[in-house]
Amino acid sequence: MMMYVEKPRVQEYFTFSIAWLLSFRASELERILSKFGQDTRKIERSVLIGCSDRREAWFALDLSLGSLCSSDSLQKSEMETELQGSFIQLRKALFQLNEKDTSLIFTAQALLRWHECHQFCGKSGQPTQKNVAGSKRICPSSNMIYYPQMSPVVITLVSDRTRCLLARQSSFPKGMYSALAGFCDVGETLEEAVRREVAEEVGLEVDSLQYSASQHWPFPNSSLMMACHATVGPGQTEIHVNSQELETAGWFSLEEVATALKRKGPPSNEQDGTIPFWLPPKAAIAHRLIWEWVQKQSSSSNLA
Ligand SMILES: NC(=O)c1ccc[n+]([C@@H]2O[C@H](COP(=O)([O-])OP(=O)(O)OC[C@H]3O[C@@H](n4cnc5c(N)ncnc54)[C@H](O)[C@@H]3O)[C@@H](O)[C@H]2O)c1
Ligand SMILES: [Mg+2]
Repeated sequence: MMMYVEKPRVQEYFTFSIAWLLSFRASELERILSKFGQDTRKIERSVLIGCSDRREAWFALDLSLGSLCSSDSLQKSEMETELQGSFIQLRKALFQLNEKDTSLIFTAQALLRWHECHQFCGKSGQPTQKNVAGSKRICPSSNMIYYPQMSPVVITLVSDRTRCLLARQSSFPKGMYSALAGFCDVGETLEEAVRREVAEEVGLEVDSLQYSASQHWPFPNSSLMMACHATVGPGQTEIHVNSQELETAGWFSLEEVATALKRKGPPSNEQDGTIPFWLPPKAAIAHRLIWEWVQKQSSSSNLA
């Protein structure tokens, strides 16, 4: 993916599951597209993702390097040389990016993916057209207007007041644990979704819950993550892991979680080949929930 702008012109550049954050002026971008045999009119497919402090608009454009990365690694390395950068998996890049760049990349990934999947009108079956900013698509035939969608998702850190509950899905990187997450059903409130997801995934009944913060998350599609802390009642801590949703879940002490929070990214294997458990990067709202819990527990244990 990549981007261009109105005035002055600046671009950012990405690929799909691979991110490469660079800025270019439009003329430079045209030169690069031509050099790599791509149609320069592609620039019109770019989407507005933000602007700089100097009020330069930033657009993202999909370079469609997905196929290039698998079938033409030579061209990929040539492009890396040309642009003096390197490709990195977007999820891996989360360990290196600052907050501002993460937000730009998340917006770009979500918007570009949405446009790619909404090329046709669901009513008329005719092609839809993107507006210049990329904030909507219009069907000239039915006059339907389509706006980028986000799915509401709840993410909950459950505590029994001394320990917190962390879980992993089989798709997570080895050793990584996170808070419980789940898509909201149509018609549900945030509170209902939290209670249902916690009951469905680990068989626990939420006693009380408190909203913390929200985050836009572009994987696998655009979601609005709403993060909450929840507690379970005393003696209501027996976990029944739903093996269709989770690989495992368990209660972790303050000491264990505080130690894991200090690990920056996937740790290396222990001598016996096991991986110490680790937590999502700062860019993920799960990290914030866990950090908040550690702060709260630490201050209450200091007071005791
Ligand atoms: N940012 C973070 O810190 C963080 C942490 C954990 C999970 N997440 C995200 O939360 C999201 C939800 O977590 P989950 O996978 O446990 O959800 P989940 O427990 O609801 O289970 C996923 C399943 O829900 C179904 N589903 C229902 N509505 C859906 C929709 N709108 N889009 C996609 N699938 C839908 C699908 O069958 C899917 O396989 C994931 O996208 C994940 O990437 C983010
Ligand atoms: Mg889930």
